[in-house]
Amino acid sequence: MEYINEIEERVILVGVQVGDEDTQQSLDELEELADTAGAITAGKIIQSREAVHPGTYIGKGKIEEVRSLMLAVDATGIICDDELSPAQMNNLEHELECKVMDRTLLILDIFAKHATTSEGKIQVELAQLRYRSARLVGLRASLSRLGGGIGTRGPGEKKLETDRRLIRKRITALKEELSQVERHRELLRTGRSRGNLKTAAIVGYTNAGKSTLLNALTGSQVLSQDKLFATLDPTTRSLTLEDGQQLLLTDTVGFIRKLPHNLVEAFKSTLEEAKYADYIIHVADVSNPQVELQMHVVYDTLRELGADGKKTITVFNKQDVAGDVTVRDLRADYTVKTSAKTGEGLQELQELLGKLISEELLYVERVFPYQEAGKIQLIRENGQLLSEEYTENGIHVKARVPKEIYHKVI
Ligand SMILES: Nc1nc2c(ncn2[C@@H]2O[C@H](COP(=O)(O)OP(=O)(O)OP(=O)(O)O)[C@@H](O)[C@H]2O)c(=O)[nH]1
Ligand SMILES: [Mg+2]
Repeated sequence: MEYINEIEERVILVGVQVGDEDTQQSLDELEELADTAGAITAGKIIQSREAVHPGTYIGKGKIEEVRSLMLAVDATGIICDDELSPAQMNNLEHELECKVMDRTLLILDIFAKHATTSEGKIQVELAQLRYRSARLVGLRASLSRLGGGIGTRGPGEKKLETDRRLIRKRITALKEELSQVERHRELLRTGRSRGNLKTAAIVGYTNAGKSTLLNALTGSQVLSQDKLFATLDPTTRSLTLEDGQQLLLTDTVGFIRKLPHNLVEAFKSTLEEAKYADYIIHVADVSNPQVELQMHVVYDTLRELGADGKKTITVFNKQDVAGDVTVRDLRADYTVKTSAKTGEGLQELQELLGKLISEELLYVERVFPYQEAGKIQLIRENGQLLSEEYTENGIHVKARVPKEIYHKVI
């Protein structure tokens, strides 16, 4: 669904540099976010400070600088690179008399635009309402300034509440709806694990190529775009490896630095796909100069979700446009260089996946009496039948089986 902007929003991006953070790069990413949300970046201002100004995010002098730049480039609003406190938002709104937004509002807005399933929509609305309920005064002034645009969009272009009492009611209703969807998702998950199939979650920084990889491996058609957060709803597809083994691959929502807390809370069930997976396929975009930092963000987020410590294959993707870079990932069990676009390395990735599965299988060698041939079928369906030989006493089998069925076949 394409959203049509009624008004062109021209924004100034404002960042505060604390210590040796790379605020310039963070603002470049903020510009991409703004672009995805449909705003034009007309300028960028960074203030170096010991800490963010508690009352106004940036200091007095810098506010003046922002004001004159806005006039000079004809900007309609500002976007701050960190989540503003309710007071900071009010004060800035009061000082600058323009639309004041922050990184969180922008990300929420993009999520609102991209959510397609009912679960995604509920989660986004919940995160938006929680964010709003704490900032009603400043936001209401800010958002009514341009009568629409970024920050006012709800899932499915629903009009978002601005009344605190109604917001609270709506939040309660949404939470109830969400817990129903979560129960459903849990049922799906147990259904899958009953089928004994292993699951790998494809995780990574936003825009790393996760959906493209899923599509390339399984021939599916998940939307992939050169936009941030194209995927909000997890998709699971089955993949049959060359040796006939099957596993399930789940494409997941991407991570980003400073991922809004309210989003993580609301999207918990979606993000937890990684937690319930057996393996992690971590896609890193090595053509991005920020790839090392992005990989850190991914590992930190996985840890927060309780999804760390799993067998991990890191995929160094976009080799076709990577140039001559050496990236290493000491936390991964395996690494592989790929291009989801050209297909380079995908064969090797599949072999590694096969290896991960095999590593967990137990070796069985025995002669099955002919009346127990059914057990061989069980092996064929759940494990790897390495050889079978028909002898006088029965069928001589060498195989590898998952521990769940080991006791049934020996
Ligand atoms: N050159 C090149 N481009 C790639 C490769 N893999 C993905 N892309 C492009 O990178 C962009 C993002 O790809 P997606 O698959 O949507 O990335 P994603 O990780 O699913 O992103 P989100 O769902 O938005 O978090 C698209 O324009 C893809 O065509 C690759 O190996 N090489
Ligand atoms: Mg995607």
